[in-house]
This record gives sequence, C-alpha cells and structure tokens, in this order.
Amino acid sequence: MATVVSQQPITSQRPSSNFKASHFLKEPLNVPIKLRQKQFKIQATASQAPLLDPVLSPSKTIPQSYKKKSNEASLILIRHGESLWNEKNLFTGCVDVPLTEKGVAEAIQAGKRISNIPVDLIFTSSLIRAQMTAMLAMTQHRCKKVPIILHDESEKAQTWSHVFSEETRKQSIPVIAAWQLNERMYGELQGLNKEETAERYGTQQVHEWRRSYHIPPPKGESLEMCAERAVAYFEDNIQPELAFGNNVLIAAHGNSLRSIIMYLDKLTSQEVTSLELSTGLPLLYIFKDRKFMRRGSPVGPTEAGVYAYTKRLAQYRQKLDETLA
Ligand SMILES: O=C(O)[C@H](O)COP(=O)(O)O
Repeated sequence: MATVVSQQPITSQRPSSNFKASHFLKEPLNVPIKLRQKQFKIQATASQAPLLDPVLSPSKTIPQSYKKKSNEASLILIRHGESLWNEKNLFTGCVDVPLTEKGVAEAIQAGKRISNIPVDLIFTSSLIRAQMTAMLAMTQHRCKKVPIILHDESEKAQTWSHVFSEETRKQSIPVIAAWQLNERMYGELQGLNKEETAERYGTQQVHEWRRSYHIPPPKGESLEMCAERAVAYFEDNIQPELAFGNNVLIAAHGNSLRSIIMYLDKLTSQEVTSLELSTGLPLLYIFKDRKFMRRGSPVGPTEAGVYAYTKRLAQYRQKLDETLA
C-alpha cells in the first residue's frame, strides 16, 4: 500500500476539530510516571531532570537547575506486522489476534531499519500484535537494551514486577501499553471478510467505512472517534516526553496511527482518506522546536541510504559503532 510522505516541516498545530486542548509540559508525562519513578527513575544529574511524580513532588515544573535532556527527539511509528486476520482479509479492529510468520519477519526487518536510532521509551497498544511487533523489532536494536512492559494494573502488579537493580534498569527500556492506541473499533464488521463485505454493501460504502474521517462502521468507531482517544493520548503522554528530549517508539495500528499522522502532518479530513500505512514499515519523525518533521522510512543498516537524519542521530550511531567495534 502506498504511504503518503510529505517532506514539509510540519507545525504541531491540531487539525481543526475538538481535540483536547494540548499543553506543552516541559517535564515528562505524569501517567506512568509513578511507575517509572519506582522502576526506571532516571538519576537526577546536572543535565537531566528526574522523572517528576506530581504526587511526590508538589511542584510539577522542573527545578531551574535541570535542563531538558535535548532540544531534539526522534519519534518512530510502526504499524504492527501482518496479523493472522490481515492474512485472512478479515476486519480486525480491537479483536486481539497475533502476528503471522510473515508479520514476525516484518517486525524483525523493521527492527533492522531502526537499529541505529535512539529509543528511550516504547508505547504500544494493549493488543498483542502491536506488542509483538515492538518486542521483535527491539531484538535487532544495536543498543541491546531490554524492553520491559510496565505493569500498573494494580499495586500488586507494580510491586511484583519491580526490578531491584539500578544497573539493570539502566539497561532496560520502559514499554507502556495503552488501550488508547488500540486499533479503531470496527464494530459489527469485526470478523467479517473485507471482500465479502464489499460485495454485500458495495465497494464505495466499505471504502467510506475504512478510510473516511467522519463515517463510522456499523456500531464502530469513525477515524475521528479513534483520533479523539489516540491523539489525546499522544498529546498528553507522548508529546511531553519528546519535548523533554526522550526518543519514542510507537508500535500501533493502521487507523490509530493514521489519526496520529493526521495530527503530525496536519492533514485535512479529505487528505487522510488517501493515507495508507504498510504493515511493519517504520516511519521516522524528528521533533524539534515544537515541530514534527517527517523523515520517511529509515533504511536498514546495510542498505545504501541516509547515514543519519540529524547531527544528533549521527553522533548516536557513531557511539554505537565505537561501543560495538
Ligand atoms: O483492523 C483491521 O482490520 C486492520 O488492522 C485495518 O483494517 P483497514 O485497513 O481495513 O482499516
């Protein structure tokens, strides 16, 4: 499937709709922060602010003595690899199905493409196909850090999954699974064959259900409804991390990512209807000066192509080369 790529630097203005007012927090997000404060606290150093827990530290602003980690951050988006229901051409939505063997290979290939790009935090949906994609991709990353899914579903889940070694935590990457990043809920189409559905309701009607912004499938979510949870989550929990200088990988779904790309690329509800995302193909954005600049799909480490998209990424790759030499 074709992917719309626009090289224009994009402002992070919201598309004209009733998205939740965004706020640019300077400090990192406060959603899993209690967890990260316990599990993966980043040691406060002269250049790094600790992960602030608004509960533990009344003031939510970063103390003046701390600077942002960086003025630039990488954002990688990956639609999960092919799933068993993609292979059967069934509407999937929020049904939790795993990857096919091909989908596993796609996830590993995606990992090769991003293996030289820094990742400090991983966000996935709560669905296994996105989580499998993230974990498989990270097996190829040259940083060799271990992605660890954070569990905050209960106090016991938090305490029972605690890591009691600072050194081990430093060699780990927090993975936050958020239902808000789930695929759009396809309502009464879930489980139906896409071709048979088009024969029954007409190609035009099915295309509208699949790709339009405002029109929901029967008893399902429109892309707009999906955006109102996915983009709101992105603004409230992911964008502050990027603003702080943390590099983020999001492994999610065709439509939840289409809604986020619509926000990043400032696409209109008309333009987004032609946005298609291939399974397992990573997309790179650079976040700098509060703007998202799309950089296309990174090539693999052995393929001819751009060595690194920015000076900071070139330095990161250089450091990996030296460490792994
Ligand atoms: O949910 C599904 O069926 C797929 O992941 C996406 O389907 P679509 O390409 O028909 O939106």
